[in-house]
Amino acid sequence: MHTDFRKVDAKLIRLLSFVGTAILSSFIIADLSVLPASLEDVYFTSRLFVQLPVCIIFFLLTFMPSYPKFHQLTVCSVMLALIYSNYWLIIQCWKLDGFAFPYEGTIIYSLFAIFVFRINFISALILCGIALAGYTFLTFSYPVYGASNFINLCFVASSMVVGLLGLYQIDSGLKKLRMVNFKLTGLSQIDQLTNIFNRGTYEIRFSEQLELNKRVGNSVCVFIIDLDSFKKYNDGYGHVQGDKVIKLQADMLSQIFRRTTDIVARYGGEEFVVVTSNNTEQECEKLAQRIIEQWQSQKIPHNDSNEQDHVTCSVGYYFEVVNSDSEKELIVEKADKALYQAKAHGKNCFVRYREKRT
Ligand SMILES: Nc1nc2c(ncn2[C@@H]2O[C@H](COP(=O)(O)OP(=O)(O)OP(=O)(O)O)[C@@H](O)[C@H]2O)c(=O)[nH]1
Repeated sequence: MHTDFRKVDAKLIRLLSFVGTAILSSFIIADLSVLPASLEDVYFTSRLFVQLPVCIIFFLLTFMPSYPKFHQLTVCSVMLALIYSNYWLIIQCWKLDGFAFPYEGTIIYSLFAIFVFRINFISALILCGIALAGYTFLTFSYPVYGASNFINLCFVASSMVVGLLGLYQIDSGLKKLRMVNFKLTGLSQIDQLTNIFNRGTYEIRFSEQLELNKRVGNSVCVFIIDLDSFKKYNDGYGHVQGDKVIKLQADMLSQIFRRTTDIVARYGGEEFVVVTSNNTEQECEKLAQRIIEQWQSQKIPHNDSNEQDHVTCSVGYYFEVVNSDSEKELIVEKADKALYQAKAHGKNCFVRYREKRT
């Protein structure tokens, strides 16, 4: 149910790192059209001997099975290597030829890390902090952009703040969405009165369980439980009290059937269904017996009942060693027939469906 919205998909990261490298490479053409020939050496040193190998290493790292664990650290390190090699290039261009090499790469690398590689807020904060520290050093040590030096620093800093605020907004929005999604999933699977599975969830889980049992040849047992003379109970004690009895039945079933593979669900109204796997026939009989006994020990008054002076239930169940021909609908139909027989035999009892001998 918990899906991490920042789950690292190494394949996607690989593709994005490829796209990033392609964008970076395309800049080479644009850069060379404005760069004086005297600076081509330092330019190629920065691009071909630092940035390109860093991108290739990044691309290769994404093939490592443990890559997702180190995604944050890798992206931050790669981006800082790209950003600082750019700073080095800016300084060299200015020192060698007084050429003001564009500073905007710092912003693009940082925003790429934040919004494309989806690093988390703390990593983004550290990345932006270290990148900005370098740029501040550059600004105050080398007057590369003359009068625009300080404005450029402000521009870099504010772009990073915008990136961080954007990331924060997206993350908190996604967190809220995830929580709502989690609640909605719960609401759609759980019966609101009894807090056990609803019919829809039972249908899905039973189908899955049956398929699993088919593979291993386990047994399956379906119990259908129905409160006796419940219409009269509601009429006599009121619906609110009736709801409490329904809740109690759900709680009692959850106490009896505790295995993680057990499916306890409200089938509808005052009817419940339980699916258990891998029990013996004897165990199933004992379980049915316990369902009946629990009401006998509760002794909740029901003076309008024709059977007992307290609330009771009837149980129909069907046990089958699952094989490839087993069908969910047939299994339930048989358990339902057994319930019908239990009602016909005077209620407050359990009946197992048995195949008629031919
Ligand atoms: N309080 C309450 N009553 C419910 C709920 N769902 C169904 N019921 C009532 O359960 C009663 C079921 O009545 P019937 O199906 O006639 O069955 P019964 O009176 O239990 O008779 P037998 O099953 O033959 O013992 C109806 O009166 C429904 O209104 C619920 O969520 N809360």
